[in-house]
Amino acid sequence: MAVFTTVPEISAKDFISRWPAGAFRSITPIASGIENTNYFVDTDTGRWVLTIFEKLTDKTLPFYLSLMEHLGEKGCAVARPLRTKNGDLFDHYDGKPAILTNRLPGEDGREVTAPTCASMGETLARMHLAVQDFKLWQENPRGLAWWIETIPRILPIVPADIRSGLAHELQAQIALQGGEAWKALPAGACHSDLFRNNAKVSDIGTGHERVTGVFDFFFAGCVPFIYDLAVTMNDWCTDMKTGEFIPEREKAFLDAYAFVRPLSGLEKQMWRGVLCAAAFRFWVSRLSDFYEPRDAALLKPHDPEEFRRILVNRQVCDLYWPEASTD
Ligand SMILES: Nc1ncnc2c1ncn2[C@@H]1O[C@H](COP(=O)(O)OP(=O)(O)OP(=O)(O)O)[C@@H](O)[C@H]1O
Ligand SMILES: N[C@@H](CCO)C(=O)O
Repeated sequence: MAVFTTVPEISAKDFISRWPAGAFRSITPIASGIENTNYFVDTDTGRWVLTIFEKLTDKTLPFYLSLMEHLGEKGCAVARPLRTKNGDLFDHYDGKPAILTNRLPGEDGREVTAPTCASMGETLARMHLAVQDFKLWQENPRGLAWWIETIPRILPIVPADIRSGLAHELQAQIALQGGEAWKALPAGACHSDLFRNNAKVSDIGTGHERVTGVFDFFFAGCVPFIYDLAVTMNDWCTDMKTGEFIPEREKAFLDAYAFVRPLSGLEKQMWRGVLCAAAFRFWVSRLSDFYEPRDAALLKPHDPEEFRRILVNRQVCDLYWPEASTD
């Protein structure tokens, strides 16, 4: 259920006329998604996506929307907010912020192959190159500061047998992220939640699958680029039943990424710790969603165990690294 705010046809026609998107034809609810209200909007210029934000506010949106616009201007395959006729990045429906974005072609990226991973790797590297001149800054909303605040709160309510693992990895990450090497990693504004359900893929089943675009930037923040790479690969390249990387996906993803944005010796040295950080982020957020749900109506928690398994695997597994690096 993804329609929390109902937009009747009659108000849609008036509301959509605030954007230079052409003459309104119809509006259709989108059934998936759990955070925001999403509709397809058809006009005489094509199909658009209307998103009405149920939680994000006027204050928090500009970073995310400016990032999407910046990436779009640089030619990256992303959902891009259309500015209103007044030149604004968003308007309001029923008092809630709302945007209109281009509708990305393709299908859900849930079933992936090595070619899909190669395409995602290339797309991600292009996004990382494109933000090098992006001026806005925002801390990772689910980064170390959030873990330090959240873990003491959830520790007494999570199963006893995972408490020491949580506390141990938090200490390891405080040491890692407080160090000079972490701070020296190339960094910038990143999606930071680029799971398969936040991308569209075309040519499925042909062996030449291609990512047509990514969306849902609403956990974006400024992080090391290889942290974003680790978040994305931990989802796209993993066998979720075991937590292990699927070797052909891991290699395809990293080779394609490094071909566009060569990786450095420092990034290689930090890779295992960063993969653990990326796994830990979702273990902690899923535990928090599961054991201290904020709004049961809006949140269907994902399985925290998947990311505990990934973390345990990344702490010790053999890791592939592309041959050529910049130093
Ligand atoms: N720009 C877009 N182009 C095509 N489809 C889109 C676009 N934006 C959203 N969608 C579709 O709408 C669905 C819901 O969007 P999204 O995943 O952002 O929902 P949400 O509720 O905001 O977030 P969550 O991922 O937390 O559930 C997606 O699965 C996708 O199919
Ligand atoms: N992608 C996240 C949900 C949104 O941050 C997860 O699967 O836990």
